[in-house]
Amino acid sequence: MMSVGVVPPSMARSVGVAYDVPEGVEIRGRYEEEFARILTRDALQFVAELQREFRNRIKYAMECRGEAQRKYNAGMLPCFDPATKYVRDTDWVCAPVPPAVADRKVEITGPVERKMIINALNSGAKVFMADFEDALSPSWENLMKGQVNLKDAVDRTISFHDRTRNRMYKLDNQTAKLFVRPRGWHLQEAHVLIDGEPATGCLVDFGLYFYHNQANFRATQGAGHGPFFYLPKMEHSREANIWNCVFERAEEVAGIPKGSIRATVLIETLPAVFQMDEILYELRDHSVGLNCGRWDYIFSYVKTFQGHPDRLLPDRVQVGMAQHFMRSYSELLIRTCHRRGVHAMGGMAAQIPIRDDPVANEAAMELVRKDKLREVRAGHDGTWAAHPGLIPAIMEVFTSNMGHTPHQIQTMKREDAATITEDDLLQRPTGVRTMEGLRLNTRVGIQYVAAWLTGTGSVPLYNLMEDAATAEISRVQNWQWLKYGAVLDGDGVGVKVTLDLFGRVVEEEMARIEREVGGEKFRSGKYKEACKIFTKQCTAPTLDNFLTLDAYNYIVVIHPKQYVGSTRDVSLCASAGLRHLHGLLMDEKTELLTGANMGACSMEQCMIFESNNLANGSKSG
Ligand SMILES: CC(=O)SCCNC(=O)CCNC(=O)[C@H](O)C(C)(C)COP(=O)(O)OP(=O)(O)OC[C@H]1O[C@@H](n2cnc3c(N)ncnc32)[C@H](O)[C@@H]1OP(=O)(O)O
Ligand SMILES: O=CC(=O)O
Ligand SMILES: [Mg+2]
Repeated sequence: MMSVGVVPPSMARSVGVAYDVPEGVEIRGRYEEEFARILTRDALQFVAELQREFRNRIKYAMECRGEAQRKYNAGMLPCFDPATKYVRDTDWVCAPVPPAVADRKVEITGPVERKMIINALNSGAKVFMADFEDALSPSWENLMKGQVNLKDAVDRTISFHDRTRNRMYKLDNQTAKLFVRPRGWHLQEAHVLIDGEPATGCLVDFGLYFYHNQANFRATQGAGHGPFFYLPKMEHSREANIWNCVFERAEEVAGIPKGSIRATVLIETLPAVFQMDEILYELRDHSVGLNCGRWDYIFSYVKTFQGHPDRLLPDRVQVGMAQHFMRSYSELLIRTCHRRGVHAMGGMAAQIPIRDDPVANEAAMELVRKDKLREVRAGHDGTWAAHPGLIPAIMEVFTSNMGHTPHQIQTMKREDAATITEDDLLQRPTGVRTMEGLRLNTRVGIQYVAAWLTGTGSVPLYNLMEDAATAEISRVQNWQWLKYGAVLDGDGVGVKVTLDLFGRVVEEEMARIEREVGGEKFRSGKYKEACKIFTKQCTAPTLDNFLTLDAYNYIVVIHPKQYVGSTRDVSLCASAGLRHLHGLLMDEKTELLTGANMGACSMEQCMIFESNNLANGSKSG
């Protein structure tokens, strides 16, 4: 096992029941023996060292995001950076692809939930991306159980007993290669304080997983390489540079060769498409490619252009990969990756199997096949599947078009895509905006947030996979249409989106949700809270950066529950809380903060409210 800077036992402080923590680290999440196997002193020391070394650079990178957004709001368009033209124009390649992950034709994704991890690893996919991000609601329980599950998976001791079906789940001999996706840079981990501040969520996810699994992983799965990661939601190569430095530091601490860790970066923000070469260049020793994170990309298009009323999106269902700006993005990504010697991964088709309707199921499968055929013909080396039931069809499309070659890096250079311009990447999507689009966004957004608040980060809704990225599209599209009074086609009659109209739509869609899920589930679920959160964000005067930043405030559960703070703590608490208590959420927030399940308003919750409000860039500060 890896060992880090030695902390004398006398300096250790036990917080709460029994976590044994190094100096400057506090664990405010519930104690559980199996979590303590993960939250060991040395592992926490490793995370704390990463946090201390990189926190200022992360803060700076987040400020730069804000600065760039202010420029876009003032009318500027994202573009290729003249200062890094030499990176784009010169010939260089990334480190060779590790043989263990040369073939990535189908990658299944899913949250770090125990049964799903086993199913995904056994699914027949080449890779399983275990998700702490879009597919996971990052509650303390989910995160810590996820770390326990991943450790058991890498150790190959993972099993699961489904009592209701009396079915035992275990790993097959042949399993998919494991990639792990930590959270994005913007999310903090409220339950882990380092030097009095919430830790950066992705450093907790990465640090704990790497610390416990790197040696075993490299020996058993990576043939000397690994662990493997997916890196989400970056907007600029300076963020890739931070990841590269994190990897180098981790390799140094573990005493493993530089370049052992490998990562695929999701290109899923509009600014990042202009930085693909630069991102690969920063990570050239650690890269295994880029991936088209199409759902967050669409969300980012709206976010980036939040100040541009001339760029309203058509209905969500119409913004597919056939839109010129989406096709240009995927083709330029393929060209960039292959030029630099790494995989160009395709994205997620949102369709999932429809069990009770064979005709609808076949139609959904046909859409998936079409999407995958476009990807493989364009030159992608592999793609994502949301559900094990899709893997045979997707594998068939890829193998029948690629033969048994592991990838198309050398054979599909896509030099023709070198002519793709800024205009291509920014071309306005075409299509219509409809009342049904507004209704569907609202119905889906509310149900997704309701699931997220109760611990589920990916859900089937209306026969599609919904996760944080797809829900974001629903939210920002409603916001954009409301902000600029978009005119919708309502049965041939133009209807302007106003607060009044939206209020009616929310009411009617809530009634529909209640009918669909049934009264009992509706009352016992978190639909009303979700409705308030979603509605507040859709109607906010300025766009919140992320749906999950505000919603995270509702899933933080601090232990021990009662915090006895100083007068200063109490006044900070009060000011942060008060700033948050406004408009629609007033009653709800009070209730949630004082409710039996949440414990009293703690200092840490207030700090998280405060910092998430700042990170959302709208309300306080
Ligand atoms: C935009 C992006 O970031 S995409 C990446 C992030 N999103 C995801 O990863 C979504 C992953 N997919 C899922 O979470 C699920 O497939 C859902 C929520 C969409 C659908 O879930 P369900 O309706 O519960 O699926 P369903 O009931 O058909 O599941 C059947 C079986 O397949 C399993 N299964 C379904 N999806 C997955 C998956 N992605 N990985 C592993 N197993 C899965 C279920 O556990 C279940 O197993 P069982 O028969 O042993 O009990
Ligand atoms: O993470 C993937 C996406 O599409 O978003
Ligand atoms: Mg995403």
